[in-house]
Amino acid sequence: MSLPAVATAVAASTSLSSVSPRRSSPASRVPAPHRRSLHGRLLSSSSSSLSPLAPVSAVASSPAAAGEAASRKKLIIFDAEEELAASLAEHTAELSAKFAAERGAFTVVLSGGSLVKALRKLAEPPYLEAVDWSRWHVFWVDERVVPKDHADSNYKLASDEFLSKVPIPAGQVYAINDALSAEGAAEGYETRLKQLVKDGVIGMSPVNRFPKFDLMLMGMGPDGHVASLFPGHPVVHENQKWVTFVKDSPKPPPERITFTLPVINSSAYISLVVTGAGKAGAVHKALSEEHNTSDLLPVEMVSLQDGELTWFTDKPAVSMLSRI
Ligand SMILES: O=C(O)[C@H](O)[C@@H](O)[C@H](O)[C@H](O)COP(=O)(O)O
Repeated sequence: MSLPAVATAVAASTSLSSVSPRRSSPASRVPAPHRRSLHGRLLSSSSSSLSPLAPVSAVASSPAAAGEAASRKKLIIFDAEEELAASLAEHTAELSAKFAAERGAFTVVLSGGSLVKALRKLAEPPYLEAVDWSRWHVFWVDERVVPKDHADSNYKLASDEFLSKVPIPAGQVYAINDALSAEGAAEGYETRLKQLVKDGVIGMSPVNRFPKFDLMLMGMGPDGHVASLFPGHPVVHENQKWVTFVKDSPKPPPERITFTLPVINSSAYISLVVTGAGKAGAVHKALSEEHNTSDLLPVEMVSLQDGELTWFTDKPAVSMLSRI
């Protein structure tokens, strides 16, 4: 199926946040012809639980304006990975312009995995020229505790595939200290974040005093893990630290550092990029109406206090959802 350039957008009728046309950030530096509507099928909800099984009935807007409170969730389903990558680039560029105008800085957090390849269009025209890369500050939501030039390093992956292609000042790319143990690297990264909050580079959630990153770009594993928060692992319940570590990750390599859930949930925006049939079971569990609270996947625990979570998916990933 090929969808029109203007997205077919549907929203859960009981929890529709808005039916106004999509607004672009007034501060956007992206040339107008490139400010297209999001491709794909969009389901939007302002409630705390996204409900794709609810009746759908209205055309919904895309990202809300600055300052709009409350948690919003959206699900966009793309026909093709090219469309997903184009939409992800557009959404990210608009947020870059918004936060650069509002705060003079744009704090972006990356995961590893397939997410990084999905960012490739940001390093191409028009975004390569239009985005104000000097405002970007780049962090990792999780990192493997390996040398920075190791094939398993998330820093290396992002550098090779994305960061080396865009002019972000080197001093604004915050890798972990790869000379330290997992404990030391996690502690060191948290100390660095605290300093950057003091310096005003990273925002602070007024609600819980956790750091408030502008945008987290993350993938999800087939088991429903996000960052290096794996199902059943005790670090999923860490609620004091900003950054912690695991030494027994079920996904290799075993030693990793990871942001904790309160930090993830304090973000202003999250783009969760989830594609492929291998993720369908976890997507179904995360987006179905029934949530067994004793058995939540880490991805089900991603719940923004005051922000917008957008799922960028494809049809195989949502193939187990029955009514969308
Ligand atoms: O370092 C990591 O392993 C990641 O940060 C991890 O959380 C990843 O994002 C997911 O496993 C999804 O990866 P894929 O998109 O490649 O499946």
